[in-house]
Amino acid sequence: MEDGLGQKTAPVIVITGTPGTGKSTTASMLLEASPIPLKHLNVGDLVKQHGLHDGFDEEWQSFLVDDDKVIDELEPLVAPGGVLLDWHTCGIFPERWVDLVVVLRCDHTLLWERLEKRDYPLKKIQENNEAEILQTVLDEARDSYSEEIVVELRSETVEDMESNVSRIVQWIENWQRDHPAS
Ligand SMILES: Nc1ncnc2c1ncn2[C@@H]1O[C@H](COP(=O)(O)OP(=O)(O)O)[C@@H](O)[C@H]1O
Repeated sequence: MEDGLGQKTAPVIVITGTPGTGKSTTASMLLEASPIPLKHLNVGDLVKQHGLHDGFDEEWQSFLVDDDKVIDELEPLVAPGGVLLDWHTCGIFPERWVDLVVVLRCDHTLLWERLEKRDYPLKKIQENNEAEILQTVLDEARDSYSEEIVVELRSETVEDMESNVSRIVQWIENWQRDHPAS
């Protein structure tokens, strides 16, 4: 969505966090609750569907992502605004794209249980569990964007998820108020 001057009329929100912290579930709830239509881009799915990688690592059961291909694919989708970017990493998204970065956090024991249910290999569960303990994604977000746009939110219970969605909706309403259509 752009106005006639090429200005965004809706924000770009990144929802990130260690796998299993609740990004996709929160994103689905947010799409329903948002006061403006948002396009949900699950970047992991796009990597698979559009071959934005250099193959599959059997040992880690994950794709070897080609960052340049991801950026080229996303650029035209993100430029108009009104986008929710959902990925377990965020540092590759250029600062100019992003209006808000939501980092979901979860107790590491709970995270372990969630990932076990996904049948991840043990070393992948361990790697993600350690990343959550070391707050790797939060640090990446803080290193990549100005602190005012990075928000850390706990996502352990359904109540957490509902309150997180409400907070993001409130943020979108404020963004709209601060960016009136010209
Ligand atoms: N805040 C929460 N409360 C209860 N269950 C949650 C919460 N966040 C995530 N889950 C559950 O954890 C699992 C992983 O969530 P998902 O949204 O797929 O995570 P991600 O997209 O970050 O990998 C799902 O079964 C989801 O229902």
